[in-house]
Amino acid sequence: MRPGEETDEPSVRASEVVGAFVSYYRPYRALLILDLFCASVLAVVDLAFPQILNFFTKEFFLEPPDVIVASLGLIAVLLAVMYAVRTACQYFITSWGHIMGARMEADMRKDLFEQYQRLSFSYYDRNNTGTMMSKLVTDLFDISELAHHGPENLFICILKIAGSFALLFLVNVPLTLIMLVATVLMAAYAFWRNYRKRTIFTENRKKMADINARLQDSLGGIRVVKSFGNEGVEIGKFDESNHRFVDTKELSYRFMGSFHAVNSVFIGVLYTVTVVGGGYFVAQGTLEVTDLAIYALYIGIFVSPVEQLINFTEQFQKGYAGFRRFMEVLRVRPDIEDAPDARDLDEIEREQRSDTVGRATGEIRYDGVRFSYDGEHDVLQGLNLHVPAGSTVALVGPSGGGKTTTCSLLPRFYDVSAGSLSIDGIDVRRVRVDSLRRSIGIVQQDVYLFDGTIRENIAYGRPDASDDEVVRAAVLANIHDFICDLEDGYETYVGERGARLSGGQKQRIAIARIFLKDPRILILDEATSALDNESERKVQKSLEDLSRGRTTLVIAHRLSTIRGADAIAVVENGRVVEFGTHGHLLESGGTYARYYRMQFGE
Ligand SMILES: Nc1ncnc2c1ncn2[C@@H]1O[C@H](COP(=O)(O)OP(=O)(O)OP(=O)(O)O)[C@@H](O)[C@H]1O
Repeated sequence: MRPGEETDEPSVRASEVVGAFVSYYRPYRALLILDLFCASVLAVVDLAFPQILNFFTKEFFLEPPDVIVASLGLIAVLLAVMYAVRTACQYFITSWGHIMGARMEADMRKDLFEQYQRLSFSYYDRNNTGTMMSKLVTDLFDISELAHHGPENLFICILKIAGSFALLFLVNVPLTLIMLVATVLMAAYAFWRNYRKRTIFTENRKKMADINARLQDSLGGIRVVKSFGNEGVEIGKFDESNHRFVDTKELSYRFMGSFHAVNSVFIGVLYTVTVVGGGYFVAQGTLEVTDLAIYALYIGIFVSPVEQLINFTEQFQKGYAGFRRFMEVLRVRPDIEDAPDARDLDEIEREQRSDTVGRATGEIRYDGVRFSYDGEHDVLQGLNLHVPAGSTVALVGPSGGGKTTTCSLLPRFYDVSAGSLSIDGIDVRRVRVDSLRRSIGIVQQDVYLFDGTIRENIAYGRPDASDDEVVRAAVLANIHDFICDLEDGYETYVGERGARLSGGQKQRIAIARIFLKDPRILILDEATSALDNESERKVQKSLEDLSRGRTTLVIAHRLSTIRGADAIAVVENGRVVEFGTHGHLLESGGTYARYYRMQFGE
């Protein structure tokens, strides 16, 4: 999967996009109604002014001068009140209208983030995190503008265009019919070009996502980049994405330029028709000069919403492109979901065995398990494995044999394609995913620490843990003394991904996390293979403490670390080909014995 490429998102119909978009207004109905009310006040005031002028020029200013002067004060007050109301409405639209848009954008961002948290591993296998972040941040940016300005602009425009057309008809019918034809042509052109605009904006989004993906990839792997001295290579790759983005941006600006140019020709035509046609009708004696002046004022009022409408189509296409991409992600159904009748693991076990109070034993059984990542090639080919409750079974075997995959099926990161996988006799697919994952603790070689304090990172194992419990977990993981020696103790910042700590220290913090979580089942995935002897000894001790009394699956390449396991399973080509204790397997002289001799040179 290349950065920026997208895969398995279902396409969404236009009506669904609009329907979903409208649904985000639901919590803000009152704000929207007020916004539209203010917009209509604005439109009415703008339309009223030429009418008022019409009244003054044709009637009021023909009154005797002393009557006019005596009324000017009142007129000033009335006009001031009218414009004060307009200003208040404008203020509401600008402030609260934007606030409504921002809140809707926040709601959408929350929904998208929640969906990202729900999506299964398989989605993350196929999609780039940079692209996903781009959707969360950049794509939703224009949506806020559309959410706010969309209905209000549309409303003001329709009101103003309809109102000014009605008033134009009142002034002169033939001239207005010519205007109508010009306007219809203009609208037809705008709609015709719209589709092209949408594809250009979608392309812009994709290229932006591509840049984010590159950025994420390059900065995330900055240590590797620097260790290879490959800064130049990364800059080259980034430049490529950056140029591709600018190319599509340029295309969109060129397109917008020509689009606006054609529209300004149309507007020029409207004014020309007003002057030439109006002049003709004045000469014919069918139009008064003052009416022509009022007519020109209405054309001004009419042209501004038409321009606004054109800008709106642009805003709409940008927002639509972003919202559509957003919807496509929301429509992805996670591969792993709770079955309708799924239940809590503890709860089922309590019912099944009345003698087991709360805590179950954690026996694991793989029965003829088959699994494939891509639906074509089976990585596991009928794997059978039994791990008695409380025992430790080590998985060994050649690289790519399927050890990690075997372990990933237990917490349902993926589901088996055939066969069954059960804990204490209960198929994991009948268990609620959160309760299943609460029962399993995983320590991997590549520890992920969050950018926060040591205390926060340990407490991640159980967010409601007290400070005392965090300290107890650190003591059990043999990391407490080290933490106490630090200047800021448990409040020490670990840096991004724990960059300020050594591999062994990170590993023991991860182990403390699991002590706090206190799961009944453990998966140790080559947890010590990246450490030097001294760190390995300390971590190994912590791991032994951790696995005491818990059912444990260990993946290890260094066979020295698993000699004490209750049993060893050799996994090859997606099957368990040998199973037994260390001594038993050595005696039988099979694959394990060969590995062992290779590693220890015996
Ligand atoms: N997320 C994935 N998507 C597609 N294929 C995968 C994925 N993870 C692993 N594989 C493939 O599945 C096979 C088994 O991999 P797995 O990681 O389970 O082996 P392993 O025995 O743990 O190997 P190692 O000892 O090298 O870690 C490999 O051929 C690998 O390429």
